[in-house]
Amino acid sequence: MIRVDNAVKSFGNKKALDGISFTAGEGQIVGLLGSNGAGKSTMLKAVAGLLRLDQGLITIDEKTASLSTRGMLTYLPDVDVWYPWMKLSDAIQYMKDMYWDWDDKKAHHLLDFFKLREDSLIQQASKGTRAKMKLLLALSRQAKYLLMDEPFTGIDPFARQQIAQAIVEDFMEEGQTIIITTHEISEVEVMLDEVLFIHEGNLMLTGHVETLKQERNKSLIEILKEEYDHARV
Ligand SMILES: Nc1ncnc2c1ncn2[C@@H]1O[C@H](COP(=O)(O)OP(=O)(O)OP(=O)(O)O)[C@@H](O)[C@H]1O
Repeated sequence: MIRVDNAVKSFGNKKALDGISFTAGEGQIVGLLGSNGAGKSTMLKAVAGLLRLDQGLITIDEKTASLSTRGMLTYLPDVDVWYPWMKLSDAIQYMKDMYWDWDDKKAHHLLDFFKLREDSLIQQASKGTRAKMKLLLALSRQAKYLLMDEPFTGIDPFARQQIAQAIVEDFMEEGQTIIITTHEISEVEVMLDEVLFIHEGNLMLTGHVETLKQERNKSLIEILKEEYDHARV
């Protein structure tokens, strides 16, 4: 279980996280949603052990999040981190060398699913294709925790929902916990169990997606718009 307790992080005068607490349990897909600059990437980096909090505690299976918990999770950043000369096959080899839980069979299944070629140069691929490559590299590990920052950016809207559905049905590991940040809420909500809506570093809303929708008789995007308008008053 991922447990975040009173996470506070400032950059200069800017409070990126202002006392956020939540848990993400086994087998759950949690959507970390909010407007630009809300603090989503900061939260994910802190869970990934890449950023030190000013206050608060994050634990992954009761171990404090730090570089030593990195092996338990896959972190998919919102930026490209590959060398310009790298082909997809080089990136795959790098991941294979780096992580003992790399699953070659799954990687081949994902190559087929995304219709990707191993000999493609990553840098020359279109934005959407690069996003699919990154998803392949993240999903081919059997890590217990998967943190994905804006994984669908650049992927066309026709494919997004299909990919979201396939992650849940075909590519998610048994008992795996996924935290995902996205602005593509309508297409991705099919995959979400829980939602965390943050605004200016504060958690405005948290809950089970289906329960919230039923209680308010609204779509997820309508609920979040309502919360956003309310927060800005
Ligand atoms: N390294 C940094 N140095 C200074 N300020 C930062 C840094 N990282 C984040 N911030 C600031 O912290 C706030 C939260 O940023 P963050 O990237 O977490 O937002 P976000 O919700 O992921 O936004 P977006 O949806 O635009 O990606 C912003 O005001 C941002 O400018």
